[in-house]
Amino acid sequence: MADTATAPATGPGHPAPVAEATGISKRFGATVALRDARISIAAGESHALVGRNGAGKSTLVSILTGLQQPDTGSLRFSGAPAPAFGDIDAWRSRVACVYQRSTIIGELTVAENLFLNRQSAAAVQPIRWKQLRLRAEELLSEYGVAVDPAARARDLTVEQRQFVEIARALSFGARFIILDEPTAKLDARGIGRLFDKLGDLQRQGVAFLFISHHLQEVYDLCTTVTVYRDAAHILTAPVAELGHHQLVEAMTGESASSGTVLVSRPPAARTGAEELLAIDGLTLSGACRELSLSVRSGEVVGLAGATASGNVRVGEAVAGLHRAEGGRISVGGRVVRTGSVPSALAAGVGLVPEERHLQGLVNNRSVAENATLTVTDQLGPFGTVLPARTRTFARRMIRDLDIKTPSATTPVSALSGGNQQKVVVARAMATDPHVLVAIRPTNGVDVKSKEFLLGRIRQVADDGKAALIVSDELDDLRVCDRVVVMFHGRVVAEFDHGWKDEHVVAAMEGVGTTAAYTASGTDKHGR
Ligand SMILES: Nc1ncnc2c1ncn2[C@@H]1O[C@H](COP(=O)(O)OP(=O)(O)OP(=O)(O)O)[C@@H](O)[C@H]1O
Repeated sequence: MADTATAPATGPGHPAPVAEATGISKRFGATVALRDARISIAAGESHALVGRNGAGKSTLVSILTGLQQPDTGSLRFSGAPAPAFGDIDAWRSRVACVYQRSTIIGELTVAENLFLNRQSAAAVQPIRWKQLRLRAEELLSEYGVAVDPAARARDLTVEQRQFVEIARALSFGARFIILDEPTAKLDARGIGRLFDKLGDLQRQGVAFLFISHHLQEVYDLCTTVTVYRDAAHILTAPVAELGHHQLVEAMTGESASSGTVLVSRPPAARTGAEELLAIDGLTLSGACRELSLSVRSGEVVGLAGATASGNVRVGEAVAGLHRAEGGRISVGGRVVRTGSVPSALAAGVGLVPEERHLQGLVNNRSVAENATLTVTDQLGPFGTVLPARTRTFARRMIRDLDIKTPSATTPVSALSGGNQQKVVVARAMATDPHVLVAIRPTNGVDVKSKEFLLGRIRQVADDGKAALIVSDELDDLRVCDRVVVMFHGRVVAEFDHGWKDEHVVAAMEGVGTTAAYTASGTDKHGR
């Protein structure tokens, strides 16, 4: 495929790229994370970097931000060589990265976060808090960020935190910002506002490197795209010249099949099937009121909703993470004690949690140990765990879920983000659950692996069990037999197979009511 945008002209009228990396190689032990890779981001450009899980994107980000040194290669910012490794202030004035995981400190105020480590001009001078707050106010209003500088950062929404991080980056003088999967935790409205802000900043000359597994976002936001595959640069091209199929082809190295492969079959008649999950009149403080939902054997049900809908809390409650104020949850006819994880586990609930970093993985343990944490009773007699059995079990999962790892004994922290997510899914499936609750299961997972992972969740139901996918991602919802939509703690719509994207999106946004939709996803007038 033609590499049409690799060498932007420089010289009068063509400023040097804000960032340019050439010949970058990086190894971690036997793993080659980057091989002679390159990227060039023009001033004021919105440039996407895409690739499958483990392609080397995060490694490049850590090199571009001065967190890691490449083994080979050179890096320039606006034509000048990169600062010395470790000169944090110099790096900060050239480039900043907004990660999916916030670097904002929850216990501090917004103002304190903005001026962290630079509160006073000289170390001996006392910090002038009032002045700090005023400067913060100025800074936030300069970048149009409507956040109270005195607010505790932990009280901010994900979106507000990202805006504070962007303002902080710009205040260091950086005119190049890397956004590493910034939309992963935002709902549709949040993404819209983030994109508006990025558009404003771009018009002011700020350049972006945007990393996302949502290819539509690449088309919506970026003008140029670079594809990495297996640690190497594959192409750089104007987004407008690259169709969706060509892009996926470049990422996977395989010729793309037509359309999405995430097809859901028309559901078989399930009315007679056993009810495996029954939620009756569930009330969860601050999340839902008298909510009822039923999932039968053989069914995958989607529980959709925007951030404030309460859908995630409902999913977590099924797995025993929240005590209910009222109502009942039963699994396979057995009442689960709400707020008790052991009770949910014993009833046969498997959970893919939303936050893999907090709830999902033990970082310094191996892939094998993490994948088998929930099934240690199957790995040896009398509570012992036989390492050989653990490894065999894990190897099967690595193969089944296509987890890219050098071996089963590799620490899970050495895996790329998307591959860590697969370990979390593997772990939930290891118990052979009666009801699998998967919260945004494909978060951070590349297009190809997404199909695969959702296929595996579908398989759980096809094997006679049930799955509840809690998500606002349309691709996740497409594999479901039914989609139930929540808005502000209540079920507002239900859609059977064959729903239209715009109907589900409208219901998630709170447009339309229960009465407006029938089970077929059309309104009561058949539209
Ligand atoms: N600290 C590390 N130690 C060992 N291996 C590592 C380390 N960091 C990254 N790797 C390996 O380098 C390769 C590239 O990983 P990287 O995180 O850059 O991929 P990625 O493209 O960002 O993937 P994802 O889309 O899943 O986030 C992977 O095989 C990964 O396992």
